Amino acid sequence: MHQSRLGRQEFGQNFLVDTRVIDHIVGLVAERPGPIVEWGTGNGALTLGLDRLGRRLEGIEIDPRRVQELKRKVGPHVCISEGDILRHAPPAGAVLVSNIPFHLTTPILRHLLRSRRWTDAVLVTQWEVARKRAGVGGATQLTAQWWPWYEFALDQRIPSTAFRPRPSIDAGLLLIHRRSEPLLPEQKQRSYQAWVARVFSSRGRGIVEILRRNGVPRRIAADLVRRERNRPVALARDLLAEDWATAYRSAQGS
Ligand SMILES: C[S@@+](CC[C@H](N)C(=O)[O-])C[C@H]1O[C@@H](n2cnc3c(N)ncnc32)[C@H](O)[C@@H]1O
Repeated sequence: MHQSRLGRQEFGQNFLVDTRVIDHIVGLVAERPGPIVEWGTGNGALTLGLDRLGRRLEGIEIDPRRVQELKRKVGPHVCISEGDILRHAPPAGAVLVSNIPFHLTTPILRHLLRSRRWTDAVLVTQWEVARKRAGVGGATQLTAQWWPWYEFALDQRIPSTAFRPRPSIDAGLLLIHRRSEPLLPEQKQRSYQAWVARVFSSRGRGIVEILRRNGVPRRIAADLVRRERNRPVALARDLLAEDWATAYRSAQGS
């Protein structure tokens, strides 16, 4: 008992118990083709639902006791392995599913975005993380840095009552899709991401001045702001994916 409590905290084990939420997540995965990968299978709350889809499924879990228990419950097309999410590379075209251990949210998201082969991700994160990553109420630097290659969307809020033990805050469902036609070429990724970081840390009176200071011609910066008539664009966080790509290209002189 004492051991399992320790494991629960240490590994961020807040298991999903709300069957409506589980069915909804399974439904989202069913709509997305490709082999399924689940990071952090735990006691199988999601895995057993996903198993019913009859598709190839690879699960990764760090807690050896949970791995052994779950292996006995799943079908032949499901492979559960003991391992670390942060060392796992999802296969080509995969749909990645995870109720992310909250204490590893940022390293897991970074690892996921840097992995190059999967296509879709269906993720349970803290509510604020899901909102911010999806760019609701303004994009963060991390979202802007990956937007040319991924689309982010907020699906829904998940109340804390859907988990055991119950966390102190609600969660959210974050959907990520790798763009089949990226807005910028892969070779530009490092240069673009460094440039976005500079824009976010620049001072200036409004976004036009900030973009100008980072190499964007005034005419193009003003044009980006004017284009969004229905949506005030005052700060870096107000720019959308296409705006970022256009601004970067113009700052590079292309
Ligand atoms: C929030 S629970 C989700 C469990 C289950 N999928 C569910 O939805 O009920 C996160 C799971 O990730 C596992 N975990 C934590 N850190 C991990 C890591 N670095 N690598 C693999 N699994 C990890 C935990 O042991 C736990 O089972």
